[in-house]
Amino acid sequence: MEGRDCMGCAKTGSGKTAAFVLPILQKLSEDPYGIFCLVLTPTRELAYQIAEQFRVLGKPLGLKECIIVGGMDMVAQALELSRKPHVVIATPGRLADHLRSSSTFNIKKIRFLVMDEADRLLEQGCTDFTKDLEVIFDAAPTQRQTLLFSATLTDTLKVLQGIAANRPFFWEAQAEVRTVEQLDQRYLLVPEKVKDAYLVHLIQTFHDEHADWSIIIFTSTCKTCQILNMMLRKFNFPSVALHSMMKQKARFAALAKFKSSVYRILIATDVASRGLDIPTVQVVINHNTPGLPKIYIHRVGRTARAGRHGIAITLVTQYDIHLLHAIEEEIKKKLDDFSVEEAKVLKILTQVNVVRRECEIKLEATDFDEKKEINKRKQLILEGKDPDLEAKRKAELAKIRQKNKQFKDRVMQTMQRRVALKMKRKQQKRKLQQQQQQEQQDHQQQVQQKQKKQKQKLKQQQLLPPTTTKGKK
Ligand SMILES: Nc1ncnc2c1ncn2[C@@H]1O[C@H](COP(=O)(O)OP(=O)(O)OP(=O)(O)O)[C@@H](O)[C@H]1O
Repeated sequence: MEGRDCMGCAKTGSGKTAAFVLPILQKLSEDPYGIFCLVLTPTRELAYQIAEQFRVLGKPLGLKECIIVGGMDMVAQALELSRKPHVVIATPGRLADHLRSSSTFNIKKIRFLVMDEADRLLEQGCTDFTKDLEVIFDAAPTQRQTLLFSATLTDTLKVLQGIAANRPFFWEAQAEVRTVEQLDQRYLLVPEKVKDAYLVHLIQTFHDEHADWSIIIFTSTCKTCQILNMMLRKFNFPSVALHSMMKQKARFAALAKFKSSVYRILIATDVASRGLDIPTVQVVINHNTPGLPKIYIHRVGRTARAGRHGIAITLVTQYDIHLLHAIEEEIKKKLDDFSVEEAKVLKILTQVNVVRRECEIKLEATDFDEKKEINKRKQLILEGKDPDLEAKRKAELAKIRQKNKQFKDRVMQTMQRRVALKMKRKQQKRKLQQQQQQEQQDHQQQVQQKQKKQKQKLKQQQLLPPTTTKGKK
C-alpha cells in the first residue's frame, strides 16, 4: 500500500492470493483504468483460479479482468485485450506472443506487475520462461510496483531482488517447519515393482473409509499419469487425469469435474502441484518421491489449506531413500511411516500388474508417444527453432558424444593394458629375483656343507696316530 515492491513468502494455502488481490483492488478503486495490473503465473489452470478471485473480490468495483493463456483462441484473446481490461492474468508464453504480434494493446501503463509462484517463473526447468519474461519486462514500464509471491522464495531470492528493485519489502512468515501444522505427512516404503498394488490398496482404503474425501495423486510423467488413470478406472475408481499432453479444454473439464466432486480422484503431473486451491482435497499421494524438496512442499500443499486438516503419503522405493532424507532436511520435519496391511496388498498384486500391463499395451496402440513428439516439435517452433535442424543437431551431438565415449574407452583400455603389463613385468622380475636368491642360498648351503665335510675330514686325519714302516727301522 506504501508503493514499494514486495516479496511475500508464506506457507501453502495461507492466502497469498488475497494478499495481493485486495491491495491492488484498493488502489484500482482510487484511480481506475486499464490495463492497471498484470499478473503472471506459470500454469493456465492457476491463471483461471486467480482470475476467479479477482472476479469475486472485484465485483463491487465492476472489475474487468482478462485471461491470456496458451491453448485457447488467440484472436478472441486479442479482442479482449483491446478492450482494456483492468487486470490481465496471463501465462508468460502466450502474453509474450501477443506482445510480439499485436499493436492493439500495450502494458506500458501498468501500475502493478504480480508474479505469482515467482520462483517457478524464474526457474529454468522443463518450461523455461526466460525469453518470454524478457519480452514482457521490456514492454512494461520501469515505474511500477512489482509483487512476487510463493511458498518457496528463498532459494531464488537474489534473482528476485533484481526484479523487485524498488526498495523491496520482504515478508517471510517465520516458522520452524516449512509445511503446515495441520498436515499429517507420511511415507510408505514400497519395492519399485509392486508400487501400483500399494497405490490401489491405499485408494481402496480411503475410498471405503472416507467416501467424501478427494484425493490427488502426483506422478512424474504424463505417460504414467495417463496409464494410472486408465488403470484406476478399470478398478472402477472415479478418477480423472490432468497433464500437459491433454488438450486445454480437456484439462479444464477434468479439473472442473474434480473440483465439483463429480470425480473424487485426480491423477496429475506437476502441472497441478502449484497454487491450485481445492478445499475438498483431503489426501495427496506422491506416486513418485519428488526429486526436489521444493516440489514436495508445493505438492503436499494441495491439502490442509486455510487451516483445514489433510494427509500426504509419499511412496518411497529402495532407490529414493536419499530423496526422502533431502525432503526431511528441507522441511525440518521427519515424516512418519504409514502402515498398510501387506497381506491385502499381496492379494491384489497379480491382478494390478496384469491390469497395468493391459493399460500399457492399450496406450502403446494409441499415438500417445507420437503426440509427445509432435508437442515437442510445436514447442521448438514456438521457440523459433527449426525442429528438423534441431533433430539433426541433436543426432550430430549424440554422434560426437558417442565418438568421444569410444575414444575415452579406448584410452582407458590402453591404460588398463599398460598397467596390467607393468604388473606382469614386475611379477616376473620379482619371481626372477626370488629364483636368484634361492639359487644363491642353495649354492651357499652347498659350499658350507662342502667346507664342513672338509673340516671333519681334516680333524679325523689329525686324530689318527702317525703310520710306522717296519722294514726301514
Ligand atoms: N482471511 C482468510 N480467511 C479464510 N480463508 C482465507 C483467507 N484468505 C484466504 N483464504 C482462503 O484460503 C485458501 C488458500 O488461499 P490461497 O490459494 O491464496 O493460498 P496460497 O497461499 O496462495 O497457497 P499456495 O502457496 O498453495 O498457492 C483460499 O481458498 C482462500 O480463499
